[in-house]
Amino acid sequence: MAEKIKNEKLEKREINHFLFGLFKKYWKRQVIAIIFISLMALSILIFPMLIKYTIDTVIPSKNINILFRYILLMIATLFGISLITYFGEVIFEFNALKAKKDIRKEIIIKLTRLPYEFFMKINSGELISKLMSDLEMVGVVVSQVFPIFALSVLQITGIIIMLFYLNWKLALVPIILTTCSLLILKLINKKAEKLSIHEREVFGEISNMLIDIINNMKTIKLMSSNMWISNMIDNYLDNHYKIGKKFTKWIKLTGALGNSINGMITVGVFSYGGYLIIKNEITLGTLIAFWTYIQTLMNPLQLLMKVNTVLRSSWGGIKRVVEITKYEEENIPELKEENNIKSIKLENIGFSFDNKKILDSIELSLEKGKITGIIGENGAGKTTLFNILMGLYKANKGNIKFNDTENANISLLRKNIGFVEQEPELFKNCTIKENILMGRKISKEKLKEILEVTGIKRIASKFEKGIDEKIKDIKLSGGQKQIIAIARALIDDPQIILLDEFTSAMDSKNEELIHNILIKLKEKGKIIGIITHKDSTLKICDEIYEIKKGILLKNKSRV
Ligand SMILES: Nc1ncnc2c1ncn2[C@@H]1O[C@H](COP(=O)(O)OP(=O)(O)OP(=O)(O)O)[C@@H](O)[C@H]1O
Repeated sequence: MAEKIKNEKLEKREINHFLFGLFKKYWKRQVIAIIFISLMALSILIFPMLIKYTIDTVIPSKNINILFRYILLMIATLFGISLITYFGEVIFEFNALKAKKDIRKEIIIKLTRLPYEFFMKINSGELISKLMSDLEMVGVVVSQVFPIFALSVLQITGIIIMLFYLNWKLALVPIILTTCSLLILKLINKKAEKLSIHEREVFGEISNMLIDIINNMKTIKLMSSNMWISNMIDNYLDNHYKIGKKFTKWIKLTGALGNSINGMITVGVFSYGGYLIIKNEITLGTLIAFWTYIQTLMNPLQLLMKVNTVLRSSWGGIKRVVEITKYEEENIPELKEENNIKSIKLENIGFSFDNKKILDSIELSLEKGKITGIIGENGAGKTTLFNILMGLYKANKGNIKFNDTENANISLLRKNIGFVEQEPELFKNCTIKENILMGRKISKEKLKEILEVTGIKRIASKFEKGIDEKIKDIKLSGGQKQIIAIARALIDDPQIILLDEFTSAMDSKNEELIHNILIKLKEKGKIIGIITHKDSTLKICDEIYEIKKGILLKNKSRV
């Protein structure tokens, strides 16, 4: 229990630190906003004093001219307050838009710097909900919580000073009532905060399900599984609905509490204020000014409650964004060029997923001018082995070596390895060409050569804009996507090429074309590793290894 409270406190401190960091980051903009906030806070203090002066001095003087001048002054004050409020709010909103844009960019870039294992622990649905809705929450906090909190605190302080200035005894009435209500509010918040975190988690699960449903639409239709889906989603939605109802009950309590404080304070002030007038301790002007201040006080108090609601309901989202910002980035060492890689060796490599041993004591040497095939049943650990080779997974033990001696670091591995995965993902908003280059600059001749050799030229000729066609505007088959991924892997002319079931979706003509490319690359002295289940692909391998029960053994029978 003590540990849990300690963790919660630590978490709260981290989130506050993150939010304060955002405030500090935009300090110049915030200073301008604070100037406007101060003006807004000050401006509302003038009006009740004008009322007091009108009632106590101007009206009893029975001079129409002075009264008229005071009315004009009050109208001008109201107009000034509206103008300052307008500019203040525009500045807050501009600050928030800028902050939201920057946070989105920062988080997206941060994601690309996280270790690959992070993405293994999380699934895309959760990540999408993280990126989109949670960042929106952070934006809301920047746009509403910071400025409203600062404005409310300033206004409340100013009003309390004025209340004490008018009559200290009468000032105690609203202060005691408000303090009691705030204590009750604190208890309500605790409950609402917990429910908010739970609601976000369930919402994430629903997003994941929706993605699964859309991805599996074909299977759902063919298996007539609509009812199964409907029942399954019903459970999640029911749960979300129940949490939503509970959350609403608690959060709406804060609003109801706000209204009842308002009523209680009005009754208290007029009863005690009336008594003080009867006793000749204050004037009618003072009571009206006092009451106007109290009315003005309601505004920042209700705003503070709104801030509280916003903060509570966005707490879960902000917490998840903070988790991403806290996640340790991948350590990418400086790249030492290595131009003549003759071999890449795995020595005594062991790897586990959540304490489940996947690979053990792996010894493997991929060599220059050789195609090495890796086979093994589904789930044997073939892709895991390649992920270790590419520095995407960190082995629990053992070494990866270049040329027998050099210890290979991540930079060296990634610079020299071209990889093609089983089901390559393409950037749908980018063109075929952009998907191949992925930001690299190469000569026109080199690009032309790759397009011709891999057969992409033939594929692209069927589209109106050729390789400048966006992926989302065309329908590519699985095999065509694999060919684009092969071109992408070869574009940097890597010394090592790893392919994970790269021909699984290809027709025999394309498969033969790619086999021939690989044979040519091998003859040029490239190091090639292939994961495959296909006999036709195994035929081009010089050596074949098999993973069985986590151990890698040479398979002599299939070469
Ligand atoms: N993110 C993960 N978390 C936990 N376990 C995982 C994860 N990814 C893979 N595994 C487990 O690791 C084992 C090896 O998986 P891997 O993908 O390397 O197998 P594979 O030999 O490539 O299989 P296939 O031929 O089906 O592609 C499997 O038992 C799998 O369940």
